[in-house]
Amino acid sequence: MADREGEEQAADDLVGFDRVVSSSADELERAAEAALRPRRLHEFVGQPVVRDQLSLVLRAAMSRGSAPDHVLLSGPPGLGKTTLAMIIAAELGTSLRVTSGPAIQHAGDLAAVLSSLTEGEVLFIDEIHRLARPAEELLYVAMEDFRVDIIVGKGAGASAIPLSLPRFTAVGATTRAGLLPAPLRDRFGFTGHLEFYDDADLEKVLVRSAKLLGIELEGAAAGEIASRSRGTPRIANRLLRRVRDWAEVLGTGHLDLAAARSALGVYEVDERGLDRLDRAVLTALCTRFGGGPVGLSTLAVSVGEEPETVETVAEPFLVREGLMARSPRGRVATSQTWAHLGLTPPAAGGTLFDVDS
Ligand SMILES: Nc1ncnc2c1ncn2[C@@H]1O[C@H](COP(=O)(O)OP(=O)(O)OP(=O)(O)O)[C@@H](O)[C@H]1O
Repeated sequence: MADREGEEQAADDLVGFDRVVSSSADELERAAEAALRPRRLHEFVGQPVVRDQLSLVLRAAMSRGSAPDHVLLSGPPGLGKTTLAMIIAAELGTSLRVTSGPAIQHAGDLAAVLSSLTEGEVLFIDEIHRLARPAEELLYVAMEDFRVDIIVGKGAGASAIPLSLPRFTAVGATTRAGLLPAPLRDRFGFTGHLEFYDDADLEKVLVRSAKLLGIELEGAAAGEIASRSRGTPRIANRLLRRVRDWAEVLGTGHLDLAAARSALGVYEVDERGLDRLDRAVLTALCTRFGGGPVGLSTLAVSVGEEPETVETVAEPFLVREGLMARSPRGRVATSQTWAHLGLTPPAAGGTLFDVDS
């Protein structure tokens, strides 16, 4: 648990690092995002499997006139979990109550939220994997029996007064479904896993966002932005806003391919969506360590970053893209790494470097 929180804290701290390709968002950015969120399921781009399954769950519940099963949404940040939770409430014609694992410090906080729900409401619990254990246990009972036990008194004289709850639908969101305890996972009748988006779907996200923002976006520019967005609508929308800034300040105001390329060049986002940190890590791996294997700490020091930063911010995307591999002896470059950097790999042979992790 401590490690898990440490990692997330490290990732949260990095919001201040101001990466235009970060998949997380701060409060200011979330406000900008609100205007771009699809409101109904038919507006939600991509994720056909989750969308179709969810549509079925909702339609069946509506035709029965009852609240649907609880829904768990998992997947990396920025892929649309919060958006889907809002859509679920909108499709059901009910209101959405929002909380999050870290916001609930004590079981009593959750009891207060639960006991104020009204019939049929949707309760969205973001980062549900970060709920404290007592709150988690309270949630099991609430989800299964629609009841909370209010503890009155302390010690031996304490007693539990059961309080029945209206039928509600819990929607949990997590970036780490694997860390959710099985008893909690099992209480969700439907689990949807969101995948990274392909470029064609990201283009659709961009075209939709441009329309909402009143931007004229050329098809080729949409394609260019999509291909640099790391499979993530949040990043696509952010890059669109940055390209618009560039076009308004330095360009003609028109968002064409040249404007997209120039703007993304200014923000140092390359054609595969790598930014300065990603490239610094890969360049160090190849030029200083002959392509590895090299330990995470050594690699991080060589680019002047904390190991957590490299591990949680740069590495997941680089590994997913096949631009870096993890081996028991450390991080290694792949043939794609050398090609992407335009470097020639050394002739086959051993490595000169020690590995520290
Ligand atoms: N399928 C989609 N179609 C259109 N826009 C989308 C889609 N998915 C996400 N977006 C846009 O991306 C932004 C981020 O989405 P959202 O906040 O739902 O992600 P999330 O998975 O909840 O992220 P986090 O885990 O960081 O909370 C939203 O502003 C939304 O407009």
